This record gives sequence, structure tokens and C-alpha cells, in this order.
Amino acid sequence: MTGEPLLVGDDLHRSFGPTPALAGASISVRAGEVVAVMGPSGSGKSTLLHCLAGIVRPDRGSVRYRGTELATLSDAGRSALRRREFGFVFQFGQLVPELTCLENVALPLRLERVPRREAERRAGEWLARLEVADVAGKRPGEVSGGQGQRVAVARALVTGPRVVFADEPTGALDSLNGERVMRLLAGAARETGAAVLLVTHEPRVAAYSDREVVVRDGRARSLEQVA
Ligand SMILES: Nc1ncnc2c1ncn2[C@@H]1O[C@H](COP(=O)(O)OP(=O)(O)OP(=O)(O)O)[C@@H](O)[C@H]1O
Repeated sequence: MTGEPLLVGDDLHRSFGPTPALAGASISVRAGEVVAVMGPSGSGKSTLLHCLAGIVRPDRGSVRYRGTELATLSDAGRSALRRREFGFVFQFGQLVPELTCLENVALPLRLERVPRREAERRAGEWLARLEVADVAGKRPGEVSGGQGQRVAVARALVTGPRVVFADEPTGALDSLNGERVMRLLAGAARETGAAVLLVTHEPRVAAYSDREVVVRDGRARSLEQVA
């Protein structure tokens, strides 16, 4: 039901050797909301994102997605969940260099066995929505950083995910391109009803969110956005 938390992380703990990355972090994300995760370097933001996405297993605590505890799923079950329900955007280096931008965006659909023509038709629509239709036939090495990130956003959204995890998606861009990527990501997510969990250092990027969560020393605190 709309308004019910979609994704809930509860009392998450995770250490890497002696280093505690998360020390009791809790967070909940509702359907369709854009949440910015902020906080100092090394405070545990990426680890929190990875736990919520089922990429890193917490040492303690639980992650529930639509009521299902991720730890109860098999590795294959978690991979399928990530492919079908989640989308990912990272800072850089996420596009397959040998494929064209169109093929990169079509790839998640091809992995779900969508026929090539249909996958490429839908990929083309998403490239147009992200205002990069003109780079469809180019390889990632032939496009600018901002164009590449818009292609990456198209690829994250093409499967119609319910949650988009974005870790510093604008971190390698200048502020103008960063804001353009964020405006398009937030706009597309609002249109499709996807929730976005966005790690960022930049207040101008966080300004596109509905709500901010601050992570400090492995714990998360929610701040309602004051407009
Ligand atoms: N795979 C790993 N192996 C070892 N230590 C790790 C690993 N991942 C994270 N850490 C450590 O856990 C702590 C939290 O890291 P994390 O990347 O989650 O923080 P962050 O807030 O995202 O940092 P940044 O803003 O610099 O990206 C840091 O001390 C980091 O060095």
C-alpha cells in the first residue's frame, strides 16, 4: 500500500575487520520518496546503501524489502531481486565500455530475456527522457561525464525499479552537470513512482530530495526537509 515503508533497515551493524562501518543504523524508505543520505567521509553511508541493497550482509540487524527479510533469501533470490526491483547508479565506471550507450541501457532488459528489438526500443525511450538520445550509437568512452551519468540513470530506470540506489551519482561532475543529472533522476523517479536512496556530499544535490538522513559514526538520523 502506498505510504507503507518499502524498505526498512533496522539496527544495522557491520564491521570490516576491527573497523565498525555501521553501529546500529536504522532507516526506512517509503515508496516514491527521494531520500538523501549525507554525512562525513567514512561515516558508513556506502555500507548502509550496500546493506539495504542486499550487496553487503549486515553482521547484525535486519533489512526488510516489502516485508521480506533479505537474509532469508538465497544468493540467487537476492540477485533476482536486485535485477528486477532495484536500479543502481554509481559515481563512475559503471557502463560496459565495449557496448554502445543504447546497448548498455538495454542490457538489464536483455538479462531479463526481453527480445533485443523491444529492449532497444525501450532503451531508446529512456535515453530520450534523459536527454541523451544523440549518444545512443556511441561507446561510453566517446561521451562526456555528464552524458555518461545520464546514460547510467537511464539504465538504472529502464526495468521500472521500485528503488534506485545512487552512490555519489554526481560526484565526478561539475555542479551544472551534477544538478542536471539529479533533476532528471529525481524527475524520472517521481514520474515512475520509484524511491531513490541517494548518497551525496553536496547540499545542492540533496536539495532534490524529500528528506535527508545524516549518517554519523555508523548511525543514521532522519531530518525532515525544511523547504
Ligand atoms: N570493503 C571494505 N573493507 C574494509 N573497510 C571498509 C570496507 N568498506 C568500508 N570500509 C570502512 O568502513 C567505514 C565506512 O565506510 P563507508 O564507505 O561506508 O563510508 P562513507 O560514509 O560512504 O564514506 P565516503 O563518504 O568517504 O565514501 C570506513 O572506515 C571504511 O574505511
